[in-house]
Amino acid sequence: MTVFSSWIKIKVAVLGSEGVGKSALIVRFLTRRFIGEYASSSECIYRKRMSIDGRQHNLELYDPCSQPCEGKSTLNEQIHWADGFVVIYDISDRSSFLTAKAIVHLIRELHLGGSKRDTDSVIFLVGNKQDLCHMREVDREEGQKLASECRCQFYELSAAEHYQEVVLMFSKIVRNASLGGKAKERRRRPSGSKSMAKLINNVFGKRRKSV
Ligand SMILES: Nc1nc2c(ncn2[C@@H]2O[C@H](COP(=O)(O)OP(=O)(O)OP(=O)(O)O)[C@@H](O)[C@H]2O)c(=O)[nH]1
Repeated sequence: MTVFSSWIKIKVAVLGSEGVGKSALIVRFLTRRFIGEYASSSECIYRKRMSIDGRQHNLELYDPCSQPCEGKSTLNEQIHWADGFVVIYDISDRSSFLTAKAIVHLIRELHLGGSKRDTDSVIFLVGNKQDLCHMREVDREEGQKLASECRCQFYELSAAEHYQEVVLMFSKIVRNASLGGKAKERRRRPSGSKSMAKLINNVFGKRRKSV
């Protein structure tokens, strides 16, 4: 967390395996819309100003790119950069849950071993695509168990069907990161920054796919 005059800067990395809905959740949060297919060939950081509990926050949301791309940051770099983490899996894809589990363990490990204190790391574990519960491969209880073992907050959501819940989840992680974050030094951050204009280009620049 970095404080610039009255603005508090919060950096949140949205992590998870390919196709779990990272971009869909971010786009839902930023634009209210669910976009079936999102064109993105590079990692990027979205910025949003938010007022929470009367305090102004400059949120930076990092959306990684699953494809190989130029200047791609490593997972370790992403973890060192962020104040908070939204780790996503797809409830209809067990392998994505195993990846999320590995990511959560890595965050805990790196934050324990590094300069950040363990209490600084704010992790939200999110089972996305709740609308696909007829194809469910990961029980809600499994997600809850992993979250409580690793001291994460747990959510099951659907980027396709939920808006308020998605906004609440992102608002809560900003609030928690702002209360719990202690690291004030500038850390190396993943390359790539994206404006709302670029986001809109991506949103409208690709054919939609029905879900
Ligand atoms: N049914 C359903 N489909 C979803 C949901 N969220 C995302 N999807 C679909 O899942 C696919 C992948 O979504 P993305 O947002 O591109 O996933 P991602 O994690 O950003 O993917 P990468 O950038 O490739 O890592 C797309 O076809 C989305 O339409 C959801 O809540 N429900």
